[in-house]
Amino acid sequence: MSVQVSAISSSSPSKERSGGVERRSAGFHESVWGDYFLKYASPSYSTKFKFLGRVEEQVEELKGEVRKMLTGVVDKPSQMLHLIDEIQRLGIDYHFEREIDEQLERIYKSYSQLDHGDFKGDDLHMVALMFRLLRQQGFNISSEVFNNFKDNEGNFKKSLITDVCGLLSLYEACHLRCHGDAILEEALPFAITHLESIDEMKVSTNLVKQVSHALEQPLRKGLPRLEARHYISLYQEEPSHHEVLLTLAKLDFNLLQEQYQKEIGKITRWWKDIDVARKFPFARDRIVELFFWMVGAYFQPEFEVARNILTRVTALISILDDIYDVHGTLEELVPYTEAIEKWDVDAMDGLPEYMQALYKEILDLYDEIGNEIATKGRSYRLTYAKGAMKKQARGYFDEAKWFHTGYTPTLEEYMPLALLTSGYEALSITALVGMGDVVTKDAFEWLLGDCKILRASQIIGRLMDDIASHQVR
Ligand SMILES: CC(C)=CCC/C(C)=C/COP(=O)(O)OP(=O)(O)O
Repeated sequence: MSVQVSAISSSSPSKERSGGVERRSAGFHESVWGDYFLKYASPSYSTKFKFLGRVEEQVEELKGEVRKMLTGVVDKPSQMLHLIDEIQRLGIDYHFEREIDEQLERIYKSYSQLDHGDFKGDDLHMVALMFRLLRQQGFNISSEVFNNFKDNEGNFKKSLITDVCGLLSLYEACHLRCHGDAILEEALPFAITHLESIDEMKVSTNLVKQVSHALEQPLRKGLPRLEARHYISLYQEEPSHHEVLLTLAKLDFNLLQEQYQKEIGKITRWWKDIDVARKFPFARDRIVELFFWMVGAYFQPEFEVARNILTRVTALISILDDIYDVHGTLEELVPYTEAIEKWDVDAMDGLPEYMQALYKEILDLYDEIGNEIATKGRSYRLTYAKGAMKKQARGYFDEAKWFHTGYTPTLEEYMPLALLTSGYEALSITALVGMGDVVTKDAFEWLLGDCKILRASQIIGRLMDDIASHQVR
């Protein structure tokens, strides 16, 4: 059962007394960041990078040039696929969503005829690149495009073994496979085996570096900002690199980094004002890590408010989890769960001080969120957000009951509750709260219906978390 296991993060649980009660303690290590990011919240802090020159103006000019490259006439689809791939890997594709979509749609419509002229159906690198970019964009491209790479006996052709570039593209494409893509299920171990044994003397240093990075971290599973940072360095060493793309990628990366520094500065200020280390010494202090997680969820600058809301709500849920998992007694958790259900400041009377402190922070934060979104006619979202928080607390409470009564659930009993307490439903609902008008009521209802993608992420998130917690133990 994850409740106890996960509470024991860095050392074995110990016991301590507080509030006249003997309590368990998880012994979490302190924040590794301390006040490091506070300086970015200071009004006197001046952004170094922006003022080095006319950076934003330069970025706009470069974006214009890249837009021309993406909209200009290219008679070879392979050139366009390469360009889109480079733009995506450099992390600047979010500036050109429309142009990329239009180009890929054009390529999708004509790909059945691409086995002529420039585009060879037997060029593994190109076929795999096309497959990956189209599928990633949501186009219905079949994995049958890879049939061509098998011999008469149904094995992958021997000639592919020395085609490192092709194998690498195949490997990346395999990570976009769906149920039923049997050929890609087979292709993945084939690509891995041969990529692991490439003859480094026969390939460029840059390609060797790309292969070893990809084996550790396939593109599809990477965090966009980290992958962009990694690729910028590799691309720079590529003799055929395009200077405009490289410069834009570097400037844009630095601009975004400055924005994140300011965002985490503001969030750290809020966290410090709560005085987490003093009021909740039993809880994890991981605000920077949580912000980083949310940059992984959406990195684009326009999601600043959404990231801020999601980071702060998750930070409070994290303290809540530590209260239910470790610090709270069952006698305290019963009225606490009822109080959260009521969502009323008067409902906290009689609760222990540390519970009141978190309760107040939760109510204050949601009031602030309510004010922030009210001005934009999005108040209905607050009901969903509060509902998600209440449901999360109920789930934590049910787990705590199992623990305190010494009950070991069956897997059938464990999974539904464990999926709820994975937090992915609360996280997904809250992720929508600060977003723009692309989010409608329907999006919340879709998430709360029988949403397969949410279910899948709950299963992955929960089991990976349980495996990690178990290993630490
Ligand atoms: C997804 C959300 C909302 C996360 C908030 C932070 C959090 C509680 C992470 C899981 O901690 P854990 O490993 O202690 O989890 P559990 O107690 O559920 O096993």
